[in-house]
Amino acid sequence: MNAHNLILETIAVSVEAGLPAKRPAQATEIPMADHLADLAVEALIDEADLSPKPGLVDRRSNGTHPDMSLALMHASALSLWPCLRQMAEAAQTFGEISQPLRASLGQLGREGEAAMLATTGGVNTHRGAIWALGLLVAATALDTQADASTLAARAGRLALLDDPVLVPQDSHGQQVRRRYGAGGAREQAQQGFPAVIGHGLPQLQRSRAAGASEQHARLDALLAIMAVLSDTCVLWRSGPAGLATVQQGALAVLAEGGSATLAGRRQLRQLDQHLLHLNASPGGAADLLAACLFFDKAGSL
Ligand SMILES: CC(C)(COP(=O)(O)OP(=O)(O)OC[C@H]1O[C@@H](n2cnc3c(N)ncnc32)[C@H](O)[C@@H]1O)[C@@H](O)C(=O)NCCC(=O)NCCS
Ligand SMILES: Nc1ncnc2c1ncn2[C@@H]1O[C@H](COP(=O)(O)OP(=O)(O)OP(=O)(O)O)[C@@H](O)[C@H]1O
Repeated sequence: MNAHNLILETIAVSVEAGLPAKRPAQATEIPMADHLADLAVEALIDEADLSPKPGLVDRRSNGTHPDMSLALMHASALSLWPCLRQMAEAAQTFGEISQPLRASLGQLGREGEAAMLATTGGVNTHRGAIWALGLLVAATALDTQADASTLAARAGRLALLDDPVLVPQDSHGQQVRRRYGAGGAREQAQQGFPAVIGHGLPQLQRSRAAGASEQHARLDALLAIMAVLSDTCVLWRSGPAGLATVQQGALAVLAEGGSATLAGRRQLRQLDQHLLHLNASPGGAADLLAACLFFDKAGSL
């Protein structure tokens, strides 16, 4: 039995015995870096499992991604655990936002991408997620008591530092930035994840408070992010018209009361059909939902 199962079992036994479900002593024995990597991987798996997500890989289908499957997303998420733990450890070692920490994260991020590609046979399942969650895991390891917006701002300061050995790549994001002047994953991080802090997390909390189920609250958080994000995945595949469809479609679901209402679900089905037709996938928003779920889980550290 691993440490996590032991903790869960101990909590379950306390609850059954009518005792307060206090965290047992073993909880403190899990190194913080391991725990943060656990939370980040759990956030990635929760994001992949969440259904029905428009255009994305989920429990129903592979959406607009013929080269992916839910099993591949799970395998990819699990392959990132060592990289995420090392990112947290690097932050603990350097102890502050600094150029050496940024350089170390860049190196670990590239190794994480290589591990992902080796696991998926070359499919880009989580490039944006490694970036966002890597920065957030490192920011959290520097001070686990900080609130979400402080953590996001700290991650933003890390993202603003130059990676000394970054080889400029002509990525889809770069090409879209040149063509449309859109900010992508780098800018979102540098600004302190405004789509998550200003939209995803507040929507998650609002929908829960309104009585939505956890799945509906998470879908609403994804939609709130989609409604404001300049997602370079969408722009790459379907241009500004596709991005407008994504943003307006997401807003339309929320305007009907979100995914927990019948009218909202109708809009969501329509949006999914439009995205399949356009071959557009909100992959950047999916990464940021994982970031949102990481904040939510790390909030109880
Ligand atoms: C900054 C990154 C994401 C590269 O960005 P770029 O836009 O050039 O790449 P690419 O087109 O491959 O897109 C990356 C992914 O980001 C996601 N994304 C797209 N748009 C957005 C957005 N507006 N906001 C957030 N994420 C987005 C998507 O999943 C997309 O696939 C990053 O991969 C990188 O620089 N890696 C180098 C290694 C490194 O420094 N790692 C640090 C780890 S903390
Ligand atoms: N559930 C999900 N389904 C699909 N993509 C996701 C999901 N979760 C996150 N993503 C993100 O979407 C990105 C993949 O999108 P996409 O396949 O459009 O990127 P690409 O490899 O740059 O380009 P393309 O496939 O358009 O040629 C990944 O970086 C990943 O982080």
